[in-house]
Amino acid sequence: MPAVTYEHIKTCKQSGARLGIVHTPHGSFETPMFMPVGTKATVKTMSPEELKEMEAKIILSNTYHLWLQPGSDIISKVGGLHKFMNWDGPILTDSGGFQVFSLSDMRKIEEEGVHFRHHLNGSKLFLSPEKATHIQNDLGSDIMMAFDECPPMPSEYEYVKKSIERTSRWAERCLKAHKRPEDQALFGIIQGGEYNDLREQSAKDLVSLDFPGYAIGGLSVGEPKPVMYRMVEHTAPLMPFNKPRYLMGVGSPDALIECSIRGIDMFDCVLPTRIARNGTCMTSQGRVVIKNAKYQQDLSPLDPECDCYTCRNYTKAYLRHLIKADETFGIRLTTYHNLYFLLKLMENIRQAIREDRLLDFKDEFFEQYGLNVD
Ligand SMILES: CNc1nc2c(CC[C@H]3O[C@@H](OC)[C@H](O)[C@@H]3O)c3nc(N)[nH]c(=O)c3cc2[nH]1
Ligand SMILES: [Zn+2]
Repeated sequence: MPAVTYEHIKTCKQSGARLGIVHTPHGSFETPMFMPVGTKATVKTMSPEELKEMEAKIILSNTYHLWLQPGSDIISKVGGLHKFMNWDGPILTDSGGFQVFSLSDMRKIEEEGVHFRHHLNGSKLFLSPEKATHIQNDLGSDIMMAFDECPPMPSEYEYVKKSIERTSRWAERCLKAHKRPEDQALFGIIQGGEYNDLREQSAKDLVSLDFPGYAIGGLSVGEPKPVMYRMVEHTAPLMPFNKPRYLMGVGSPDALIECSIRGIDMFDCVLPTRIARNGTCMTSQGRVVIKNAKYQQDLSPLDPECDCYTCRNYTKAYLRHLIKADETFGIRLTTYHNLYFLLKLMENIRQAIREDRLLDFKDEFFEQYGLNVD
């Protein structure tokens, strides 16, 4: 029995989106689901209790960052990431592939792996499929990601072709290096840029390796949304129906709806936590930039339609004050609300699938949220 399994519940008759349940050693969660990002073993400023309170089910952490600091050996010695961060629900760790290509320059990609410099102190580092897999074994995450190359968008066809062929070889090496497949599920990552035939090749290679779940990588890296949607639309049907489908790095409310419609089950994105830190909030009336002077004496809640802790207890005027005064409590309140907003959006998407009306829900949401959907 694989460590992680997907249970299909139903397909929305109106949109083709699917409702499911992902079962992991640390609990199950309904899909489509948003996963708050806790790159360095914390979802910034949130406690595990607050994440549970807002009904977050699974969170992300990151191999690259935890390997560098505090070191995956330290985390392994204290009993793994769940104990270390006091989170007893499912954890997904990314493989570090993305960070190597996005955070550090001076890198050299070879068949064996990637040589690069520490993004802070410049020291020489090397990550291979085996190393990235063993780090995640040390962390003890429920879902581990294969070590991959995420090429920039756009990239030349020939470059992407060579890259996906190497990423497929790396994926096989990760499977061979994986120490505990009965406890931790290793997901393959489908690449291929914006080229349909390379997406098909990558999917075919990885599906033949029989991973317990799959991600679509190489997207949400600056390409226009219509390109992202087109690639998801082309790639999702290539992924096994009875295994989880995870779209990496997505996303904004509109993208979560659009890609749920296109058959995606799992999403992660730093957006809600990142924009919260400068006081930008996602609300049912669209984006609210709380520092705006017009909120100086506004005693209404951040979002009148939201019943989260922030919206039930504080005013826009107070939030604006805290953010402008650089008070930590301010970004805690905006972070709490943004995560709650996306988690509630996913529950509304799941409910719309149950009622076979996700396309109607999409129209209603865009109508109310406004077109500044980013
Ligand atoms: C934002 N757009 C985006 N994120 C992406 C990530 C996760 C970033 C990881 O890095 C951190 O977020 C920036 C989090 O820890 C996250 O898990 C990806 N990871 C891998 N391994 N391969 C990809 O092709 C990939 C593509 C992405 N596109
Ligand atoms: Zn709220």
